[in-house]
Amino acid sequence: MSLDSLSTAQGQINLLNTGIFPRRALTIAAPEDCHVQPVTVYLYTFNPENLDHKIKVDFHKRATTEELIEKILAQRDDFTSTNIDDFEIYETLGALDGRTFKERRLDPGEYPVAVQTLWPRTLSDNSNEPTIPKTRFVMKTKGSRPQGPNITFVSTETSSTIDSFLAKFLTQPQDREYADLCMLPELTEQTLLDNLRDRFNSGHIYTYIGPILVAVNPFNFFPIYNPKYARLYSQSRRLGALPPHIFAIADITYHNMLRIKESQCVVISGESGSGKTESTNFLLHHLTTLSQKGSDGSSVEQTLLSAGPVLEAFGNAVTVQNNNSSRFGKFIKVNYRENGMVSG
Ligand SMILES: Nc1ncnc2c1ncn2[C@@H]1O[C@H](COP(=O)(O)OP(=O)(O)OP(=O)(O)O)[C@@H](O)[C@H]1O
Repeated sequence: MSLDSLSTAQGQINLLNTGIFPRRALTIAAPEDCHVQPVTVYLYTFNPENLDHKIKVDFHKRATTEELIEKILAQRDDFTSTNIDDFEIYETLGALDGRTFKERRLDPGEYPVAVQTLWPRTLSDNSNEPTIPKTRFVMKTKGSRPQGPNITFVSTETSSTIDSFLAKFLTQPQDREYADLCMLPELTEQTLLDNLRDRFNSGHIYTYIGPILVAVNPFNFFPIYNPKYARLYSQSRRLGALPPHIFAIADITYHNMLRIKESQCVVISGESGSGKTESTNFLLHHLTTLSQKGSDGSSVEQTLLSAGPVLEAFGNAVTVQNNNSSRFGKFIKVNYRENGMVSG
């Protein structure tokens, strides 16, 4: 099995198209119940001993925080006269000292299931014992302050650029902007460009056209390639389940290859300076992350990632369009073993 990436320097506009063309299946369609996951929410404060304040619900991946509050209120008799606007849900993180907690208020439009997939897994020495997660959701009445001696709460709402960027990334507006251009109610060149511009202005550089990914070069660093995103996308098996991203293309290509046991091909094209080389690097990075599956990675994978800069040293030059312009086309072939590890 192999995965080919073909890079060509063609195109009229400053966009980059990355398409996946699996031979038998476009996507791995997951059954509907795969989109539902258990979500545990503690009421008012985290208290694992008070089982009455621990609520477990089966919740859809694309359902929002607001809907989670609504579901919890509907489940409890003691909340019959309350309003969903009176409550908010926090993502609460335990710190190493066991007493200090950080908390971040979930945006009403945020997807709690997507948020909890980013939490580190808690391992128990004794598999019979239920594990208590260090990160959890707590639902509180608006304006209430955390209680309890020796416990400090620190708001992380503005403290982490990466987390707030991720929160914004996961809650891309679906009414004004279309993450997939195929969903545009009216498809003309103007509506297409307007949609891409609006998305770009809100910081969303990637957009789908069905199974094709369009990337608009931001010429600016966006913190959307860190391990949190890699983890998030490596758990999604369907294109479109998460906002458009180059990692989604890598992920679906890799899993299609493993599933149907046939070579896959990714074609990356665009005009000079549109971001083909950068996208190829992100794609290879995510592919190697997927094949490493938690190990340190074989030397083959390290060699693969290090080959780019060496080739660029020989074959790149400064041009009017691009300070680091590839003066050659690229054909990269990655061979995999049956178990999904890179073999060469
Ligand atoms: N996703 C991205 N995020 C941030 N900056 C980017 C991204 N993609 C590209 N860039 C910026 O754009 C510059 C040009 O990108 P790149 O070299 O990948 O273009 P290219 O399409 O390969 O060009 P050429 O065909 O001339 O080789 C990069 O040096 C980088 O600064």
